[in-house]
Amino acid sequence: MNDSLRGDALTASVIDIARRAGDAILGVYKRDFDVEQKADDSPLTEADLASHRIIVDSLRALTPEIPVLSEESVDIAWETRRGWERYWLVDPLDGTREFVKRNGEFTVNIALIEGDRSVLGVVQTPVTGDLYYARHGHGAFRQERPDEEPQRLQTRQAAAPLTIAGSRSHGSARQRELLTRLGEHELIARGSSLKFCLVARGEADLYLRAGPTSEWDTAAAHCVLEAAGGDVRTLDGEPLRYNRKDSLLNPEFIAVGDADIDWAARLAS
Ligand SMILES: Nc1ncnc2c1ncn2[C@@H]1O[C@H](COP(=O)(O)O)[C@@H](OP(=O)(O)O)[C@H]1O
Ligand SMILES: [Mg+2]
Repeated sequence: MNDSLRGDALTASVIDIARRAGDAILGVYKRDFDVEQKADDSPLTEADLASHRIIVDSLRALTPEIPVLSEESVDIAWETRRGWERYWLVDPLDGTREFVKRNGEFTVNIALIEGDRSVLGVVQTPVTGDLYYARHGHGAFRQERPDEEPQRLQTRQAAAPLTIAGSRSHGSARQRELLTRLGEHELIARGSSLKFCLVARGEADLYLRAGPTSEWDTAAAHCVLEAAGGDVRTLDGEPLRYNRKDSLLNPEFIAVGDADIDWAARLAS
């Protein structure tokens, strides 16, 4: 990567790519579209594929030496991936179920992973234009519309009753049981990585995920939340990390705004 593509210039280029992908998604959203079921029974639309193509082609042109792993092109052997020091990790359309339901709660997610950590993240919401971005060590920002000044994000200190973000389409009895251990709380249901963004901007205290997600579902928003002062940990209290194993599934995790509290211990009690 040459120096002009480090830091802010790189982030600006990725933001532009995410916006173009979001526009392509909107083009499909506004008309009729077919929905296929993938082998794992999750939905796939033309919008996922259009966004995937724009992002992968654009990232390859921007940084030809950095490999790209996208939800829609995951057939890269672990033997290859394990040697990557840096790669783009992409979910071209996170929240495809919400896209199909036409409730607006879906995002474009692009992350840069270095080692096993997400060091640059961009999350774009096609329907509203709301955009979140961060670089590790350089703060997290929200730009509600492209012509507005970005606002720096800061998580909040947790206080009872907690506000907890959870999946709109993937709840579980186990998740509800775990949440009762955190005491009195209000639940906000949201599709996609927007749950992390609610925590990053201090409107929710945490997002608990008891149930499967993949590494591309979390990487971009993980960077945003960390740079806003938050943290993402497994339910054993270990930091959530990337590219450490053959399987691309994440362990269950808790994404929090207030990193001074031992949330894993509270969940275990
Ligand atoms: N059984 C399962 N296995 C793996 N990932 C799953 C899953 N059920 C849901 N997910 C993930 O959860 C994401 C949706 O999360 P949420 O319910 O919070 O909106 C999906 O993203 P995609 O829409 O990108 O496929 C999918 O990756
Ligand atoms: Mg996803």
